[in-house]
Amino acid sequence: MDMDFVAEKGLVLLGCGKMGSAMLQGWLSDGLPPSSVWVIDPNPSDWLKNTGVQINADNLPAAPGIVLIAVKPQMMGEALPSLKKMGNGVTLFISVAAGTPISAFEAALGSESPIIRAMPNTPAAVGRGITSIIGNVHASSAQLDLAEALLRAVGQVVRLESEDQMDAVTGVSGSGPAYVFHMIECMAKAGEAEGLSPELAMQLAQATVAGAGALAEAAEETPSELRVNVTSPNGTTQAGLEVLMDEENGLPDLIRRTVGAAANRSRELRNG
Ligand SMILES: NC(=O)C1=CN([C@@H]2O[C@H](COP(=O)(O)OP(=O)(O)OC[C@H]3O[C@@H](n4cnc5c(N)ncnc54)[C@H](OP(=O)(O)O)[C@@H]3O)[C@@H](O)[C@H]2O)C=CC1
Ligand SMILES: O=C(O)[C@@H]1CCC=N1
Repeated sequence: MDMDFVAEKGLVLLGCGKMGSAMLQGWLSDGLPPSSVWVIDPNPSDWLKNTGVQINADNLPAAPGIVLIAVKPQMMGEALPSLKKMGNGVTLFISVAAGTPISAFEAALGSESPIIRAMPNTPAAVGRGITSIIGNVHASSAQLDLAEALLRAVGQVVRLESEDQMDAVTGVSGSGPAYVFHMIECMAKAGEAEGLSPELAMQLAQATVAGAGALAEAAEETPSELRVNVTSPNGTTQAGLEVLMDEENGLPDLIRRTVGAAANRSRELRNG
């Protein structure tokens, strides 16, 4: 089973906001035909309307290959009943919702339904996402392979050992792009404060984060070694890192609390 299966059997996307659009953008760029995609969303964006996919159409396939659920966890109770008629044991359901456990989908879609819980991130829009997945007992290894093939089209895929890992995963990679975007904003603002124009400061900050990320992935050295390579003894980087790496007020504690707060919110969302 692979992307051809998805193109042949059809993909239904329930909710096409920021995350659904990011993934759909990646799949369409990867060659998934728009005619194979049905989107259910009350307020389709202009971008979506121009993709050629079928939006809020009456001719939904009775047994699509995949239904991807990308509505907010708070909308789940209202949105899931529209999918119940597809809970036929054949269609594979993939949810990207933070917090909502597999058991909630089993309750709404039928306890025999194959369900995969996934946590992607928005760099999927440019094929650079990372998605962690775990299936329920009815998701066969072929269906996990199918989900992995679909999600690999928009970045890396990791298989989890336990659904419990999903809260921490959400805190690190699901929400993580927002932390990095904020880092870019902060670096650009700091550059402005040091006298650069807003445009130049933003260009420097964006390229530095993108370049450092690419190097961290491509290099044989660990991120710690790469950091040391930038840091000349008693030079400029050392002066900066003494502030950033401060044990009490520096980034390590701040990031620990940031990821912890996101993971805790994911745990709270589990209870509705
Ligand atoms: N954004 C991200 O980076 C990530 C998000 N996620 C998960 O993805 C899911 C979607 O998040 P995100 O894309 O950010 O949220 P958005 O609000 O951008 O998207 C949700 C979409 O679902 C639509 N919608 C609301 N009710 C229904 C319904 N009954 N049937 C069909 N569609 C409906 C919304 O329409 P309207 O706006 O009109 O209400 C909206 O377009 C969440 O569960 C989130 O946890 C996971 C990983 C990363
Ligand atoms: O903020 C959220 O709840 C979602 C889940 C991960 C990223 N965005």
